[in-house]
Amino acid sequence: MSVDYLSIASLHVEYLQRGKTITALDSVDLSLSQGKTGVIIGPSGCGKSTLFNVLAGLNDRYAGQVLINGQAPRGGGETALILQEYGLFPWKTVWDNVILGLQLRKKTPREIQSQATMILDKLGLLPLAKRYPAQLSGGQRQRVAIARALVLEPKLLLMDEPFSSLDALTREEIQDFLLEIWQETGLTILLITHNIEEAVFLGHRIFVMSPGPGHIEQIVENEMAGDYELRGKIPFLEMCNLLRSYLHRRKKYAAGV
Ligand SMILES: Nc1ncnc2c1ncn2[C@@H]1O[C@H](COP(=O)(O)OP(=O)(O)OP(=O)(O)O)[C@@H](O)[C@H]1O
Repeated sequence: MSVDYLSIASLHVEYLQRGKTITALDSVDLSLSQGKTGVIIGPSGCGKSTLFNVLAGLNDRYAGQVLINGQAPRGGGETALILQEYGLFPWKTVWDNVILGLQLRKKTPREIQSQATMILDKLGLLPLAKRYPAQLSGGQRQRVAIARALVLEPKLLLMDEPFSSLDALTREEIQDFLLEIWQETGLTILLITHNIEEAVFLGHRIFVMSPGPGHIEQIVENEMAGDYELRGKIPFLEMCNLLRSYLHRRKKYAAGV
């Protein structure tokens, strides 16, 4: 029996803005087994980033239950967050960006040297270690962001639209790359995307979110996730169309059609 690594029940998050309460998330239930990939897809403003902030331990002002491996989110530790713009420090080299988290965890110089070398090597980044982020392509920058997260050996990887600024070809390469990492490490991954094909390629479980207030409208179980052979084939396209219909239906409701 698989145990839920990530378990969210009746999550409710509000913001207070100039004396007005904005409900960003309401009645959100979500679960993901250890070693599985989940994808969240939904329109702007449906609360995806709010949900990630809670999971990353950056916002503890919520109601409901949120458990990661049986514990409330604390930030750091077993959870790593990769943001849309990668969050790399432009004034630091690839190497210095990658070792930052290890330094913060007070690892010894020897541990830092060996762990960072291993991860950069694995991700094919060693030859780029002395470069600055501005001297890298978008795909390389994304790989550095992944290296920086993986060097801390997380159990849960949260990725907020990680590939949105990449061109289509690089995007597919990095999707493949992420899958390889997932297959190797058995990480639990939760990823936000606006891209339907990406959701079907990467998500064992796809959560379709809706705004007003943000909630999960539909959960799609997807056995095709991670199958390179199926990409672009008829069952894959059918799954994309199913997802598209859910997202479209939501738009129609919102417009009162
Ligand atoms: N700090 C804040 N103060 C007030 N309202 C906020 C705050 N952050 C988010 N909101 C509101 O909460 C709702 C959800 O926002 P959130 O950023 O989580 O959505 P999102 O789905 O990530 O959007 P996008 O896809 O555009 O990034 C929106 O209505 C937004 O305006």
